[in-house]
Amino acid sequence: MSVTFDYKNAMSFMKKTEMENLSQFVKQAHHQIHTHQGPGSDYLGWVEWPIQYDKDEFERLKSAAKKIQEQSDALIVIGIGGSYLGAKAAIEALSHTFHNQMEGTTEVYFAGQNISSTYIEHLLQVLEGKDISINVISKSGTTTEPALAFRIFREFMEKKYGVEETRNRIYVTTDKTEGALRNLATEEGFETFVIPENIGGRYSVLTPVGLLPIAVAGLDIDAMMAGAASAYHQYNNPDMTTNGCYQYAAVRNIFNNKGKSIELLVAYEPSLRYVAEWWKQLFGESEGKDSKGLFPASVNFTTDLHSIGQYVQEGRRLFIETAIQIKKSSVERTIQADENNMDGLNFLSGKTMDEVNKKAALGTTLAHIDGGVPNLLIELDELNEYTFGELVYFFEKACAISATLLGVNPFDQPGVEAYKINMFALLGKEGFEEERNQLEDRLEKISGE
Ligand SMILES: O=P(O)(O)OC[C@H]1O[C@](O)(CO)[C@@H](O)[C@@H]1O
Repeated sequence: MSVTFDYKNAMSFMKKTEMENLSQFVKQAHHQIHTHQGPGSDYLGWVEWPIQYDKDEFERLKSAAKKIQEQSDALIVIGIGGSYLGAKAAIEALSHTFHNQMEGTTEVYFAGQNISSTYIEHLLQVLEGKDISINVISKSGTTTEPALAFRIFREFMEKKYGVEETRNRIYVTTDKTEGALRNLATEEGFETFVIPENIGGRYSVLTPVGLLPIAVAGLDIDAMMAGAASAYHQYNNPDMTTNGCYQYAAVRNIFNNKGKSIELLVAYEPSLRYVAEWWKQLFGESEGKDSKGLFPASVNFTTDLHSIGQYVQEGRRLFIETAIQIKKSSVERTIQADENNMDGLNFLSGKTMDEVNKKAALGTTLAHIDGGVPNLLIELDELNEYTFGELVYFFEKACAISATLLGVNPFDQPGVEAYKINMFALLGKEGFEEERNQLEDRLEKISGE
């Protein structure tokens, strides 16, 4: 087991019996998920995915990644939400911190995750003179942000390469049969990869959605799938006393019921920043509905100990804290003695930076417990493709169990439509006339007040 869960630092804030009382509900949730029942049961394809994924497509995907590496200096990954965050999380966590600046790598850039003209313009400037390929990813095929970015990049590429060669450089990841992007890909003859219909966006990182960009970045996707498969077997166990994934789900539920409103995901490695962003979408879209759910937030320590750390220590007691720790750092750096010791740091000489980081983490945990923040710990032996795959599956399953305990549908996200409807109405999209009139009346009233 290379990913473990430990909640001993939360025990002073809860009772053992609270866990015991939840075990039967956790068993029910397990059964529901493994028999593909319950709310949102059409989206449970991720459960067996690590042991049932399409191996032929997986091999074709690896060939496409190789082709992209050969044909291009840079890959532009166009997508948003679940069609973006998983790949971004993996590449940031597992590649060189300055991947795009390193010799001999295929650079990977992301677009379509915002509507900023400045971002797109600056990206186009960076790409000037480089050979590029595109992987456009959208399950629905109609999401505004990536569709807009795709338009811009297609035009840019057609000017640069002509229509024929552009076709050879566009890779589409979308639904198997439906949607605007599927239709376009069929018409244009783009190479395509499938987002399984029974896997929702935020559960899709281990499908071609995440795997193609991750493979282009030079990472070992075989090891990643092997890690996820190992997690599938480890956590296919309804007994909460031996299932760390389910313990995590249960502890979250206990603190949610006690009135905590925020879960802070804490990492001491900057490379985990986008793992936290991916995790926020996973839990935020799965649980944040019917006026329920812990708000998923994240901090990067020790950086943020010098900013938001004050609030965590002494502000309103809203939080539980879940730290992700990597036991063995991928790089060791020993601190040297300094003859003059002007900074007074010679007491650290001979220690590694990672030892200091770990003591900072321990000191923080103890301080936060004293400050009334229950602390949970997820530990990885090392950070590599295998453990990343395990961690993804750990969180996916914990989230499904946690949302089921909460009594919400873990796999829909109806609330995301609200901003889209307003945006379309304000932009005058056909079919949104009534909403537009209502919004204009409302805006007039506000400005008249
Ligand atoms: O892959 P798509 O269909 O473009 O969706 C992207 C993201 O947008 C959402 O549907 C929300 O609008 C997310 O759930 C999803 O991950």
